[in-house]
Amino acid sequence: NSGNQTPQAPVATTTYKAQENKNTLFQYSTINALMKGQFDGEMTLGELNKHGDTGLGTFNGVDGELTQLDGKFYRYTYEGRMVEVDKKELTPFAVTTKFQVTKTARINPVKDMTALNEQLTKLIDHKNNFYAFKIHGTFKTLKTRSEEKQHKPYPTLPEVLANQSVFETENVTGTLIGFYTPNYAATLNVPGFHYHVISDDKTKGGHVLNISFDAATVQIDEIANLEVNLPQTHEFHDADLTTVDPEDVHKVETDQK
Ligand SMILES: C[C@@H](O)[C@](C)(O)C(=O)O
Ligand SMILES: [Zn+2]
Repeated sequence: NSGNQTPQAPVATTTYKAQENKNTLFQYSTINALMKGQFDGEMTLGELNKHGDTGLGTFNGVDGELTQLDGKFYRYTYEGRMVEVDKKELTPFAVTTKFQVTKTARINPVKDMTALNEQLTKLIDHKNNFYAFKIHGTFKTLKTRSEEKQHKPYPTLPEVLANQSVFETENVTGTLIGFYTPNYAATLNVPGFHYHVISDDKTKGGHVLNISFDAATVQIDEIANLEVNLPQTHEFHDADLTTVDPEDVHKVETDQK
């Protein structure tokens, strides 16, 4: 070494652990915007379908409950009918993912939604990640809701759901689709668990208020990526999305007997 060489710059040795979990939860708009009455979105179901094959949400005007299963979209109507929906329809709020099973588990008999949430919580490895769930089974009891199409000037979501229609059925074989959102993301999506359901014969479903079933197998999809597509409507641009109380979200999402 002639002694006049500049010392080698240290080579970065940190090895960044590659992001192994590529699963992404895609949502259009936010739960706070929906709560405030932002009921007209610009995203078609066809566009949404590019981001996922399994999901839930609603349609413009909050015209019934949206369930997406195997890349097809269904509306559970205010009157309690399940109809497949054309992919040209628009949504003001929807959540979807390309469902990837990261874990399956047997869960014990469930007497109500609280018990289901408790069992699924035990299966959540990382409470700050998002999760999607699929449970195919026969639901001993099933309580769901839907709501009527609204017209401008739109009310708030709680005002719409004060007149929701509620359906109670028994021995329904179908697929429960659920999402878990950490509480820190409560302004974006429904904190905790949010389930929609569709029967195999595509006649029953909707937003799940309560459920019971014997032992079942749950497919779990742990999700470490979130993509939020924000509506570019002037109503969204002008909305004040900071004044929604997560407790009010919880009230409209659960069974207020
Ligand atoms: C239409 C609503 O009931 C929705 C999006 O399903 C929900 O907030 O649960
Ligand atoms: Zn819902």
